Amino acid sequence: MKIAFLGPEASFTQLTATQLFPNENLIAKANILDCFLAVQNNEVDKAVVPLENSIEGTVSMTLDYLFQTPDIRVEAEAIMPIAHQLMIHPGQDNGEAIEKIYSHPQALAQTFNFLNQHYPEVPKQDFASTAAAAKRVSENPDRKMAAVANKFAAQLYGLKIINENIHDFEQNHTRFIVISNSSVSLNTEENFDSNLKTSGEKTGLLITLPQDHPGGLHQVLSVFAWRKMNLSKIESRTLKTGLGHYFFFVTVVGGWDDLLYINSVDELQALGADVKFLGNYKEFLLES
Ligand SMILES: O=C(O)C(=O)Cc1ccccc1
Repeated sequence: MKIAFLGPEASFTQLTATQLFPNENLIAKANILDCFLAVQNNEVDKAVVPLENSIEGTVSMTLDYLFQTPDIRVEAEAIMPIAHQLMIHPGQDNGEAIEKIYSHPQALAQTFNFLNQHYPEVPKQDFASTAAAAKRVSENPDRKMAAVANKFAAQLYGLKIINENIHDFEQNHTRFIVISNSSVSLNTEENFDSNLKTSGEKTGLLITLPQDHPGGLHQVLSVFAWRKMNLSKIESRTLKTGLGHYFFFVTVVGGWDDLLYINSVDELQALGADVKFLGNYKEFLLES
């Protein structure tokens, strides 16, 4: 099986993909959109992308492409502890002369207080991923650059860690999702490794409200409330059709075999809402 991931090698996304798919062919992609396109074009069977971080919140690109990509399905979520390290080329002798710090915007946000306190004058620059930033530093031995990435990236790209565990809050976890093309039937034979720890099941939905009216969101939420469906996430994102136009990403805790749960989609549609069912899937708990 071919599995795309936000690369290059030694990204946090690759660490996640390796634990979920230890025996599959992992294919690095330059960004999150390319992971979605590879799934959409059937170039790969699945892809692993980050969805949300406990410090910085949702990865908005991932929510947007879930909404915009037809026939996209979520097959699993995986939660991974995240530890950030600041690294430089070993040819540079210390961190005092650093002129620029590179990383994925999520990683720069998760280490913002640390970097602001210790490197206040150093410009920070967004990069496609943490590992791409580390790779860039390794390819420029003469430049006074640093990257925020994980310790495996430091090892792989031969960099020296100058500040360890610089994430601003000790509890730092990222939730990743496994996506696939829903027009290709789901192969239940190739289920996830039974040795992986799981914390249960959930269901992902994308909901667009009917025409704006007072109590519209309340009406939609009441569909879940009277069925006693427990929501674990609700996030609004812009529809990009004008200011104030949103869709909602909602996750419901538990299985999806109860008739009451299944009927909730019909009721939402009867209320005029647009509903995209992303899947009912397991949430895995990984180790760093
Ligand atoms: O996978 C990576 O390395 C990324 O750049 C995305 C990311 C950034 C920060 C935490 C988890 C994933």
